[in-house]
Order: sequence, then C-alpha cells, then structure tokens
Amino acid sequence: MQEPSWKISEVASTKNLKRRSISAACSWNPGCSRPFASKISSCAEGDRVKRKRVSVDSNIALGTKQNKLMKPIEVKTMSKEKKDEAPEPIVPFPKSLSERAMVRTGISSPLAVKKSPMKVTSKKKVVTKLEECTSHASLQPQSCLSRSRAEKSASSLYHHDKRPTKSIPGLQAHSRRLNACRSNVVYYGSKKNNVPANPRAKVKRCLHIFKVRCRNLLRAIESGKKPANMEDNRIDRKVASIMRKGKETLNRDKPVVGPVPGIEVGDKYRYRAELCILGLHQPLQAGIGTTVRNGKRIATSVVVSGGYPDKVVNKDVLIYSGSGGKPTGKPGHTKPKDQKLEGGNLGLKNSLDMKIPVRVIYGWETRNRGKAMMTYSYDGLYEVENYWLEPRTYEVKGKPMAAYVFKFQLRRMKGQPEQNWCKLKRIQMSKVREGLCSEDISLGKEVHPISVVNTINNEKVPQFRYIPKTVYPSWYQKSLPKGCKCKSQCSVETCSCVVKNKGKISFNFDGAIVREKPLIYECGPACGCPPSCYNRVSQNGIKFPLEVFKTKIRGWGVRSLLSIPSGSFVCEYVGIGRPSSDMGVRSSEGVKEWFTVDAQEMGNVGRFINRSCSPNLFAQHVLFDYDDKKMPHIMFFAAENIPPLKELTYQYKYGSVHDSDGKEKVKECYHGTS
Ligand SMILES: C[S@@+](CC[C@H](N)C(=O)[O-])C[C@H]1O[C@@H](n2cnc3c(N)ncnc32)[C@H](O)[C@@H]1O
Repeated sequence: MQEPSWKISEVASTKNLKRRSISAACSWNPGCSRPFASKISSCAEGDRVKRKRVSVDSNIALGTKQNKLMKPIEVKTMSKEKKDEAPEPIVPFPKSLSERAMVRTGISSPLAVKKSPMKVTSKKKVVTKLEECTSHASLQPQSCLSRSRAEKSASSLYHHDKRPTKSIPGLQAHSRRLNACRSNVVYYGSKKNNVPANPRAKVKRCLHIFKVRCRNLLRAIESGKKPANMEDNRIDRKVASIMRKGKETLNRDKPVVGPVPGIEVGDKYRYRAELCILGLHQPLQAGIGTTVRNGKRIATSVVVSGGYPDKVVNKDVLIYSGSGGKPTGKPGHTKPKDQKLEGGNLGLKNSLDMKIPVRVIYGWETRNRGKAMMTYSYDGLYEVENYWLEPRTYEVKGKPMAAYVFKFQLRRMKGQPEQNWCKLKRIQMSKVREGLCSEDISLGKEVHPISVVNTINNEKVPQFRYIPKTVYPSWYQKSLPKGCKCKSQCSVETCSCVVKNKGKISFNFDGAIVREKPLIYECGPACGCPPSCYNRVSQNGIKFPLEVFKTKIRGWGVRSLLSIPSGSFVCEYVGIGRPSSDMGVRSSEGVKEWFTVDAQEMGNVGRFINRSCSPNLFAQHVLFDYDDKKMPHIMFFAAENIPPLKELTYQYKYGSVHDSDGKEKVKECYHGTS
C-alpha cells in the first residue's frame, strides 16, 4: 500500500510523548489500514513510542478518552452513564423536524406540473401576435426531471433499497456533543468570537445555526410558546429572518457577485431560506436575486424551480423566464400582464451588457412516502447570452389569456467542476464503467454491491479480506443485552430500550438520527419488537450505493452514487476487534481493557474513508447485539446532505500534540479536491 501523502512534521521525543500524544496519534489516523511495517519505518524515535504510534495509529480506539471524535466509552463516561441511567421523564417520541415542519409550515412543492414542454423556437426577439400564441408552458424544468431520473436510475442500477432516507435537516445536528463534533472545523485564522476563518467552515457553521434555531423554534411552538410576531408556521423563514436581524447570515450586507466563498458546485439544500442565509440567493421568494453595481441593477443569481416555464436546453444552456405578469387572482391582478424590463428582468439584461456572471440554483421536487420535499442544488456560474420577448398563454378561469414574457438564455461558464448529476448520467449511460476495478469489493457480503473505480492510475485496491461485521477473539464472550418486551413498534412509554436511551429514541420515522449521544442502544436480537422498529437503524446495514474510488492525493476514498440525506446511516467501521493491550496500548485512567477495531487485514468499506477537517460524516457508538460498552459498534452517519459522488469524510480527531519545545504540532491534511 502506498505511503501516506502527509507525514507527521516532527516526532515527539519519548520524554514528551505522554498519554496525550498516543491519543493524538490515534486520533490522527484511527482507521489507517497501512501495514504495520510501513508505519514503524515512518517513526523516527523510541521503540516504545513507535509501538504506541503504530498500534494506535492503525486503529480506531474505542475506549480512549482522548479519541474524542469516537466519543470513547471510557470508565468515567460509563460511571457517569450509570448514574444517569435512571430514566428521565419520558417524553413523547418526536417526529422529524422536516416532517413536522412540512406539516406545520405547509412547505410543499412550488412545482405545478404540466406536461407539454414549451418549445423555444427563436433566440431573437419574437414579435408574434398574441392570438397566434399557442405554446403551452412546461412548469417542470427538464433538468430537474433528468436529474432525478439520473439519481433514480443510479439507484436502480445498484438495487437501491426503497427504505426511506429522507433528509432531516435541523435535528440530528443538535445535541451538544454533535455540535462539538461538527464545530471541529479547522480554524485557519483567528478563533475570535468562535468564527472560523475558512469560508467553507463559515458556511457549515451558518447552516448549523440555522438547523439549531429551527429545532428550538419548533420546540417553542410545540410547547405553546409561538412568538407573537410569527404569523404563519414557516419556521425556516422565521429563522432566516431572526438570523438576518442577529447578523448571523453570510454575505448579507454586500451581496456577492460571482462565486460565493465556501459554496461548491453541487452543494444541496432543503430550504430556500438556506440559500438566503448563505447569500447564495438572497430573496426568499423571487426567482431572480439582484444588487446594484455602478448605479445599475444587475442579477446575481436565479433559482430554477418550476415556478415559471424555464427550459434546460442541455447541461450548459438554460432558457430562463423573466419575472412578473402572472395573474395572482388578487383584485386588480386577475389578468396576465406583459412583463416589464424592471427588477430582476432588468438585472439579467444588465448582467448581459456588463458580462456579469449569474449563479444558477436548481430546485426540484422529490417525494418521500407521498410527501413532497424540495431539493436545491447549486449548479455554478452562468453568463447571460441573449434575451427576447415571447408570448405566453395563461389559463384564467378556464380561458386562455396571453401576455409577453422575457426569456433569457444563460450559458454555463467554462472551467467549473462538472455537475454531479451529469457525471451520474454519464456513468449510467456508459456500457463500460471507466476505470472500474471491481464491481463488488464485498463479493456479495453487503446488500448493495460496492464498486471500486480508479480513473487516476493503474493501482489496484490493496489486498484485504472483506468482512461485513467486526470479528472478535474466540475467547471473548459477548454478553447478550436484555431486550425489550414490545410486541409492535417500540414507544417511549413502554420500551425498556428507550429507558436505556434516557427516555428518547434517537432516530426518526425515516431512519435518520435525531440525537447524537455518547452511546445509542438500538433494539436488538433479544427484543420483541419487529425488524421494522424505528429503534433499529444502523444494524440494518448499508443502504446507499457506496463506491471506493481513487483520489488524486489521498489514496483511496469512498463516495455514494446517490444523495445521502443528513442524518442517514452510511456504514459501520468494521475490522478485527482487538484488546488494546494486544495492540501495545496501555490502559489509562482505570480502564482495564478496551477494544480497538483494526481494519488492516480485514475490514469493510469504512476502512477507505478519509479524514477531513470539514467532514460530512460523524461517528456514533451503538450497541444492539451485545452489551459491552468497551466495544460498541462505530457507526458513521451523514452530518449533512451529501450530494452524489461527493467524497465521504470524517474527522480523525487531532488532539493537541506538543513537541519538546511545547509547540503544538500541525499535520498536513489534503482535502477539498478529490
Ligand atoms: C483509513 S485510511 C483511508 C484510506 C486510504 N486513503 C487508503 O488509500 O487506503 C487512512 C489513511 O488515508 C490517508 N488519508 C486520509 N485522509 C487524508 C487526508 N485528508 N489527507 C491526506 N491523507 C489522508 C492517510 O494515509 C491515512 O493514513
């Protein structure tokens, strides 16, 4: 296996490398699957140090206090837990935020679907008599259709399970510990006011605040404390307005023209309000975002979400309809009006004249168990190439009525990353998958095949034995947990597993984690509840079509061929469960023995997941089939909505390691580019 592309810049002296440094080594590289020998050779000093670094480096330590990311189950934590084990008052099982928000806020798709697609015949100004106009507008952008189709087909390609995996923004991120995990973004600049200097980290932080505030507001409303000044139940909009007032939004004062720092092509969002708080698209409702430059109104962004008959000609060309003129049905506005060259329309025209790029965001409707939900995806920068007037027919009280509308032709600018949906389409269309090394590295051991792809070089995936579950030494006696006696779905009122979880079920009805905890007890084989119980999630295995792929600079990595909604279970970190003493790691702080998961010789797809300072996964300890806090399962969950083909990463927590001069050591980490 190749040497790592980064190295520890200095090796601490034996004297200075105390317990902290062991954990730091561990946390830097918990899942490394490099052979021991290569690690030993990479260590410069002290045999003892080498052994420690090597052994811990190679594995995820389950019981080390220092390995904070893994939320170790150490003695202190355990004893605390025991004290806390007296059940808290049982609270009603909450639905997911999104679900409740959907019900309460009435967020439904603005996409009214009409099937006949509009034909754009001319790019020049069209001067057609109104009565000649017969074109019927399509309200569903074709791109949206092809996009969702591409994803669906990818899903069918990989026999994607139909189990719902709806995104749950706003819930799973909110426990204190998860906050800690997520806020582990690297502070490249000043840590003043806790504001990260890295633009990507700023974006993540802003979205995180949004989610936390949504949840808090929802709680307040549920307990009858709806803010007096809140007229409707649009929690997302209310939170966006609170954040604007509290100056917690990004790029609000000076709207950004061109790329928004920290936002990448393919980023996905659930709410328009999220686009607004990030400054990706400022208006909450209007399709065209504008600002003023040199005294002229220019367009900064457009949202294509079906409100107007826009048309996607191909992956680079979009015909965008101007705004206004629609009959609203309100007094004085019952008939369609000709659009005027003002507001957003004027902005787009001026952007053409001034050659100013416009951000394009696509929104499309997806359905989950019959419920409508929107997904927005940033598609990149476009240039306005042309505009013209065109008649459009509206149906008013059953009668066709026509008015002129503006059409703007936008072309995607060159030099931007290819959109993921296009890549997916290409993958799906091609008979032979480019760079395919293995169709299923799990050799049928996982429900969904795990392909291996290398389009970078000729390297093959390293030799290891694929195991879907962690194996433990033969002498190790697993103790079965006491199961609940529920006959149907577990409920907070009656289930003894819920009591173990301190009165709360950590998952929502869609199988997304809503509460990160030091340890989650799922119902297990000893429980009376059915396999469909909401408290059985990560034990059901991988649900997404994962793929191992060769990255440019981080060796092999893992990605999904489908979007992963925030909070979804992704995979377990599997390997050989070894007592830490076997690994040359001494117990500390009264811990007699704990287990580490060694994925070097045997493991699953989890062994290929790389680290990032801005991860999109987090690790959660889970117990269900045995009752030993020293060796919980390490389960990865999505910390955010993850677009297809985006590399999956988690944070190998880097504790503070100091050199002999007491200076904190810094290690290079490559992320951002695959
Ligand atoms: C758990 S393995 C991940 C799979 C690994 N990339 C491979 O090719 O097998 C951890 C190793 O990947 C590499 N790695 C992981 N994240 C990295 C990052 N952000 N930058 C550079 N190297 C990284 C390091 O060599 C590390 O020891």
